[in-house]
Amino acid sequence: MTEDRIITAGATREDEAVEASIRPKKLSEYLGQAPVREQMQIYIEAAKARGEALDHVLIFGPPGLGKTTLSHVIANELGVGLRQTSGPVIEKAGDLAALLTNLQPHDVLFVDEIHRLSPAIEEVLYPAMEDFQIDIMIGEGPAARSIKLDLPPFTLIGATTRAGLLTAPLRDRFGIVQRLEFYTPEELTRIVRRSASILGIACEADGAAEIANRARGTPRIANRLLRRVRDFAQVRAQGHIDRKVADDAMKMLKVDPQGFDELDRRMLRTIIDSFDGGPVGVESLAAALSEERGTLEDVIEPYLIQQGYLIRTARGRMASAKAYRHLGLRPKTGAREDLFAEAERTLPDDASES
Ligand SMILES: Nc1ncnc2c1ncn2[C@@H]1O[C@H](COP(=O)(O)OP(=O)(O)OP(=O)(O)O)[C@@H](O)[C@H]1O
Ligand SMILES: [Mg+2]
Repeated sequence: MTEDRIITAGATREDEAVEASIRPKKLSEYLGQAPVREQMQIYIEAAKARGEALDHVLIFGPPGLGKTTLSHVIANELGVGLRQTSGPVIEKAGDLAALLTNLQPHDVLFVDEIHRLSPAIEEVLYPAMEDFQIDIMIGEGPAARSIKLDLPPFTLIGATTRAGLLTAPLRDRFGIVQRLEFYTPEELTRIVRRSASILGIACEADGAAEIANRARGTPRIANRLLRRVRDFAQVRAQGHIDRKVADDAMKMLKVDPQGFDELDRRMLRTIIDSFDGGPVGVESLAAALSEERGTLEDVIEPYLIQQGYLIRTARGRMASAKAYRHLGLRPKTGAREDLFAEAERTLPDDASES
C-alpha cells in the first residue's frame, strides 16, 4: 500500500537510480539542517587536523531526510573510504569481524537501520567502538578459545529512523548524535532548484516553491514530485515548470496543498470518524487502517505531528482542531488546537505510548 504513495518517504527503485546523480557529495551541497552541518564541519576539521578517526556518529530522523546522504558526505569530507551495511544483514559475529578487519585506518563503517542489530552482534560492537578491538571465538566445545584482534581506528556511523529503538549501551557509545529535522519550504525550494539544474529541468522559482510546499518537509519526496511534475510539464507545457503547471500536476496526482495524500487523510478521518477524534492507541489505529504499526510511527505520523494535525498523548493519538478543519469538518467540542501539541512534540522520541 505505502509503496504506491507518490509521497511515501521510503525509497523506491526509481528514487535510488536518480538519487545517485543528485545526492549531495559535499557538506556545502547538503542544504538545510544548518546546526547539523555546522557541527559536523567543526568535528570533521578537528579530526583531520589531529590525524585521528572521527568520533562515532549516530544519525536519526524520519525516512528520506538525508541520513544515508550525510554519512557519505562525512566520509567524503574526511577523505576516507566508506563501507556500507545494515543491521538486519549482519547475522553472525564473523560477518561483522570480516567487515571491521577489512577497514583502512580512519575509514567509515556505515550501519543503516542500526536499531535492528541482534544483541549478540551488539556485544561484539561495544569493544570495537570503544577500544578498536574485538574478541572472537574460534573452534567449538572444549577446544574453543577466544582471540583478541586489533582493529584499525575507524568511525562507525549508525542511522536509524527512531533513536528510541536503540539500546542505551549502544547509544552511549556514540560521541556525536545528530537528529535530522523536517526541512522548511525554503530549504526544500533550494533542493528542488538544485536537482532541477542537475537533471536539466526548466523550473521557475515559483514552480519549485509549489513543489517544495507539498513535499512533507522531505527532500526525497521533493525530488520525486519534481520528476512527476516534469512528466506533466513535458506533455502539457513544453517541459517548462512554473507555479500553474506545478499546481495542475499536483491536482492530477491528488497531492493536496499540505502535501497530504489519501493515506494521511484516511488516518485523520479514521481517528475522527471511528474513534471520535481519539485518543486511540497506535495498535488499534494501525489495525483499523490495515497498516503496520511501524509504518504509521515512522512514515506517516511524524510529519502530521510536527505540523500539528495529530497529537501524541500518553493515551494515544488525537486529531487536533486543525485536522478537523483540514477535512472540512467542524472541530468537536474539546478538540485541542495544535498550539497545545508543543508539549508532546518536544517529548523524547520514545516517551509516548499506549
Ligand atoms: N540536505 C540535503 N540536501 C540536498 N538533498 C538532500 C539532502 N538530504 C537528502 N537529500 C536528497 O534526498 C534523497 C534521500 O536522502 P537519503 O537517502 O539520504 O535519506 P535517508 O534519511 O537515508 O532515508 P531512509 O530512512 O529511507 O534510508 C537523497 O538522494 C538526496 O538526493
Ligand atoms: Mg538511508
